[in-house]
Amino acid sequence: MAVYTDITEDDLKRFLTEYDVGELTSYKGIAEGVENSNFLLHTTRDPLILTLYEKRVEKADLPFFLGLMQHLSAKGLSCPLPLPRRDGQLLGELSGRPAALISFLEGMWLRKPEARHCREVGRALAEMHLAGEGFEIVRPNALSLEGWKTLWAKSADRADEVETGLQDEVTAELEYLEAHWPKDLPAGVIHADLFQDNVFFLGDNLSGLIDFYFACNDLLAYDVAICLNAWCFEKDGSYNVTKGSAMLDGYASVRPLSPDEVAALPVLARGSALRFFLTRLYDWLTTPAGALVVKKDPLEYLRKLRFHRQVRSATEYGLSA
Ligand SMILES: Nc1ncnc2c1ncn2[C@@H]1O[C@H](COP(=O)(O)OP(=O)(O)O)[C@@H](O)[C@H]1O
Ligand SMILES: N[C@@H](CCOP(=O)(O)O)C(=O)O
Repeated sequence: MAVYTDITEDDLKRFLTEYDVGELTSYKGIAEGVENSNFLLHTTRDPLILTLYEKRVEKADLPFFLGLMQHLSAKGLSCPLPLPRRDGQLLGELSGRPAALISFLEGMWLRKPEARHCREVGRALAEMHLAGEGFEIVRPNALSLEGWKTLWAKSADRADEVETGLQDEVTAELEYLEAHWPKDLPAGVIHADLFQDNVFFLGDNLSGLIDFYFACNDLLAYDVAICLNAWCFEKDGSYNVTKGSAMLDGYASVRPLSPDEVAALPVLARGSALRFFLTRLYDWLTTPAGALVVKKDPLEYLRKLRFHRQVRSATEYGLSA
């Protein structure tokens, strides 16, 4: 459960007087998510999501995230829209945290996605990449090579508590990635966390994307690699090439990957697996026992990383020749 900051009804009602959203009829904390505190609000008008921004979100980045949702929505992408207050600001404060109201997106995330859903996700990711063009605020990826090194420095000493030999393995992986990370691929706005819980479906139809709080400017193909990691492995750790193929075909139907992007996929997939391993490892080692959040398993991403290490070309991900 991710409600790190609690709110009182009185404070919430006071917060809502700044908006033209009708009267509050009920609210509850949302038992999903990892990063921020989210509440579902019912009002005499539309349902809304209230987000209180927590530890990993820098307040200075909020204009990027909220502005991006406005930009993508204006370009026709289905995603939540931040609601302006009566004074035009998108951001307020509640219980001592920066807070925003965003529109409620209909749909559910899929617990057991199939290849046809992966195709839709690939297509939506490419649509997002195109829709991001022209967004004027820039946010470098805080969780790329430099960010990984900073995170690793905070966990390395204790990594072998999680699995013996981890400290040496991850140190070597970081050195490899630093030496081989591609630099000249097409870049733009990426989602950077398009996992299953951030894609909503109504039946088999993708209804929208949520959770843009890791979005940033980076290599577009890196976002594809993140999705291959998040969507195309089975619970037993095996890579599902049918799902990978559907994901890559869906993406290419909107934005074909260049030969250089294709060639870079294995190293991008290694980097992406390491990125989620590192944040999960840090949380695993630092989240206090009893905290109201479900900790995610870092070793799941270590296993994915080991898979990518032995991939020789993107055809192994299911890319059609
Ligand atoms: N705009 C929205 N519309 C509908 N549900 C939402 C919306 N935003 C968040 N949620 C719900 O809140 C949950 C957590 O949101 P998310 O943005 O993923 O949180 P976090 O950033 O903390 O991981 C989602 O899984 C979803 O159930
Ligand atoms: N997707 C990340 C964790 C971030 O969670 P989200 O709820 O913001 O998607 C992971 O799986 O490690």
